Amino acid sequence: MFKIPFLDLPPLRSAAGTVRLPGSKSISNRVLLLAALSEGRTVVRDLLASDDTAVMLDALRALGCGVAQDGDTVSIVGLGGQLLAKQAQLFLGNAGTAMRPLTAALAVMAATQGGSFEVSGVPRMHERPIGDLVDALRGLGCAIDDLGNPGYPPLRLRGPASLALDTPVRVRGDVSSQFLTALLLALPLVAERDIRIEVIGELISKPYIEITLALLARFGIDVKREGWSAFVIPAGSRYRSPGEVFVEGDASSASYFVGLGAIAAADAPIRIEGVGSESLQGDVRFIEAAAAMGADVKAGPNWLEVRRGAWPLKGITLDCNHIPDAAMTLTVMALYADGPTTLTNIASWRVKETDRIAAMATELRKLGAAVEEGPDWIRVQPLHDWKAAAIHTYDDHRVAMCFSLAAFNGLVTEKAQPVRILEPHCTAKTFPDYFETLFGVVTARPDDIPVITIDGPTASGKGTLADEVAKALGFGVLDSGALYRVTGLAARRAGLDLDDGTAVAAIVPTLDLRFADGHVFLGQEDVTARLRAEATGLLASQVAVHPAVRQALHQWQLDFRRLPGLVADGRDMGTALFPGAPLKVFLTASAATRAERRYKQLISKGIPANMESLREDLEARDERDKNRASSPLTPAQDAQLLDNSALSIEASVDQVLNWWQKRRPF
Ligand SMILES: Nc1ncnc2c1ncn2[C@@H]1O[C@H](COP(=O)(O)OP(=O)(O)O)[C@@H](O)[C@H]1O
Ligand SMILES: Nc1ccn([C@H]2C[C@H](O)[C@@H](COP(=O)(O)OP(=O)(O)O)O2)c(=O)n1
Repeated sequence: MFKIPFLDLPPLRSAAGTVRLPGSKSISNRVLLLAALSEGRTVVRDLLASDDTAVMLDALRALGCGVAQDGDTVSIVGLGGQLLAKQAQLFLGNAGTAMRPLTAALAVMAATQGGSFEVSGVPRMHERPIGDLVDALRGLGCAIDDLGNPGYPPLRLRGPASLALDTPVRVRGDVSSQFLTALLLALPLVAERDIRIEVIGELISKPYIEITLALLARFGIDVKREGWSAFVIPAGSRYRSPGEVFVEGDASSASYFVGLGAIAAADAPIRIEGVGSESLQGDVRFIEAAAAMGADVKAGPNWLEVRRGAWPLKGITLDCNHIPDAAMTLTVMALYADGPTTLTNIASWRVKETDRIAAMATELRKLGAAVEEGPDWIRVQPLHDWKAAAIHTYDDHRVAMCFSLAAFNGLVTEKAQPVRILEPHCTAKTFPDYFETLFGVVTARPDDIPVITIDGPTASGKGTLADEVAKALGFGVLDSGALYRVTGLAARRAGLDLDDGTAVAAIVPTLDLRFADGHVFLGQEDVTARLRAEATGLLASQVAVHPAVRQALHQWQLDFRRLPGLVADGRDMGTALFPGAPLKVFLTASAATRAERRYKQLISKGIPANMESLREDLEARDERDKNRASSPLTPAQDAQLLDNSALSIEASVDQVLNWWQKRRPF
């Protein structure tokens, strides 16, 4: 996950390959609650690991359920409908799929068994309406206190209270279908007689109710349905664990990759595993909308394959009531269409993680798009004159994921623009590794992938600076010195003459080098400490003088230029490897300062060192690196010089990030 303030997407050009989707949020949280209400153990496999499931799991633990987690498998020992804890304060973040059903379940259990439970969330959760559900529960006899604004969380659910189950429970269905879902999940706990639920107003997001009904059936509850206006939970209903449940991939998350295929999979398809024609989730019908816009979609039982069909895409007008979440993706696809796209019947967007109609309209306009909006509709015109924009994401995972598709603007305009996604970690709600997954199946032109080069003499702080700058920007790192070091080490171990450039170069293709979690492996051996030893630095400097060795390492280094960007640390990154890099830094510090830094660094690692000989060594190394004929250590003409003798690490990092920001169009 990119836990950084912003992530810059360079212009992207094509897409192909396979993605495996994380588990469905809607199914995950429903299954967790059903398992918690059932008797016995339920093993839930392929569970989504996200903020919303984490708060649900915390809540279940607080209520006394046995929860054991092993990767994406969670085993829940349910309550069997009996409250173990009679009091709890549950923080439910911004998870509507936890807040609504837990409110209903705890309200009816507190009523019948006694207890007091408080449910709260983040500030935005306290702005998301729950009044219609509270009204329905109060109508039933539940005791519910508003702890904030009436009609919104936080709430206290109290008992005992007597429930009137002989009259129908009435609930509005036209604001959020989660209110009905919440009642359907809670009322089997008290179904001593048939309980009838009547829906007031037109029920929205019906497919989500289908998921609820299908999962209820898996847990032993057979709800009778009268169209979409009344539901009857039969007398004697009782939750029974099915033992094991597999969570489908998230169909709403699939929409970004379906959109991706429609826009950018011109040669080979994007294959999406985890959802397909047999999915429970209504959002899988997003593929029909994408097909209407021109996508070429094939569906198997649990997979989809999408490639570009019509291009440009076709503008459509669509009632999106059945795919409220996935439909957001259409608004960004609409930028690539041949005419306007109008989405209607999307009033529910206004009460989601943020006001999604306003959010999409505002951010699409930043890209230059013409957008109109109404209370329950949005119209987006195709875009030709794209602007580089920093997209605000409103702590809404879907806004962040949708706008990644804007990075393909280079397919429809000469002047391709990068897209900045602010607070990209908001995808943690449903798809923590969304951007990593995206980068795994898209390509950019190498020249479009930003590189910051940091060259300079030994112990000037290049590695430290490169790591910190890369961390701040979400970029990868090339520690080119490590490649020379490993070459020197392997050559010495092989007993080669280090002055024989051809022989040393020949060893390079045989090196099985791997970087993992700050460690470097040569074959199976962890050579991290060995590589950093001063002696190895000298070996590196010796083999680095040979043009044949430099040539042998050339392509290997270029291959580090990967999405979303690279910070390259070495001696000739700005002069020989990445001469077109948009930012080149030449980092220096006085020899005395560098010797002292290296001394402290070695001592802190428990490696004995002597300041005088360190200084002599580093000056000798500087001489050799500066004076060799092939790619000598020298600043690129357009490099920014940074002498950090008197600068802290933080100040050096800030300086480089400032230079970088000045070169960005945002
Ligand atoms: N600006 C700085 N001020 C003080 N110490 C620094 C600074 N930059 C780096 N260091 C320290 O100097 C040592 C050498 O830095 P390193 O990044 O390994 O240098 P290089 O990669 O250029 O050889 C490290 O212990 C590091 O923490
Ligand atoms: N791009 C590079 C990187 C390193 N080298 C050579 C020259 C250096 O003295 C050695 C070791 O480099 P490294 O960056 O690991 O060394 P320091 O951390 O700066 O001490 O490798 C090079 O010639 N070109």
